[in-house]
Amino acid sequence: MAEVLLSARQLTKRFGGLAAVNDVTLDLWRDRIHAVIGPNGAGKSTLTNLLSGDLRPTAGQVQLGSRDVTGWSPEKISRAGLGRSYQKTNIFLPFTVWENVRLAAQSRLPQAARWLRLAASVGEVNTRAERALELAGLQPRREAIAGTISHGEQRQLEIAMTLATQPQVLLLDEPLAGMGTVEAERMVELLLRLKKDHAMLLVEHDMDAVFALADHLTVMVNGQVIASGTPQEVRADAGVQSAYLGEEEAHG
Ligand SMILES: Nc1ncnc2c1ncn2[C@@H]1O[C@H](COP(=O)(O)OP(=O)(O)OP(=O)(O)O)[C@@H](O)[C@H]1O
Repeated sequence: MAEVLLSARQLTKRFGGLAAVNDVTLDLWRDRIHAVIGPNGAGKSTLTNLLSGDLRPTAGQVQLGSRDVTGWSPEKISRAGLGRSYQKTNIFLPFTVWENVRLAAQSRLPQAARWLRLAASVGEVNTRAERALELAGLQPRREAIAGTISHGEQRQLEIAMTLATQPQVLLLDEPLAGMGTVEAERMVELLLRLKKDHAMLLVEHDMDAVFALADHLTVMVNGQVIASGTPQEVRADAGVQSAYLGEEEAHG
């Protein structure tokens, strides 16, 4: 039985009269990628924001490991083991790749204890940053200025920065956005490597990547889950075909 590292129960987020996320229940399991797909406006980003604490749910619960983290701040949820990459980049462009990853590794220390623990924790922070750099395949680029590396490498760097906080659960929002074929293939390989020991939520529009990566697939339309299962089950679902996949294919 796969281990559930994050579970969301009956999550709802209303903006005025609009239920952007409507009664969504899902689990993220260790060593598995759970992809969430759906047309523009389906509620995928809102769902990610609810899981990371960037938005408070109108109703429902989020459990991370054994803790109920509903209503916690993003910083507290991050320290509890959830890492997320943002569509909007958090990279400091004038700094080197290594400096960015190291700063991210440091950010995990609680604010109040930071100065006290600084001296003792330098070694620990460096080790964490080294490991994240290696996992993300960025060691050869460690001294490069972040603003000068390719778009694909910047997305790798964002993931390295997320990994530097040592999350057990990873939320990745469109990690392949804007990538060419070669960069996208490299990112797919990276995500497959990261699957080990992590539970991953992947929001992605690139259907080839989704079907190459996902162990479990959830389809959202208008804030609601219309199907959830293995990629094969979802692909065969008539409702999904007419609501989403068929429409994609029809538009090429
Ligand atoms: N802060 C907000 N205030 C009001 N409405 C919002 C807000 N954020 C999102 N929405 C609305 O909620 C719905 C879901 O939006 P969301 O961005 O979560 O969809 P999405 O599936 O991530 O779309 P995309 O694939 O385009 O990123 C949309 O109708 C959107 O306009």
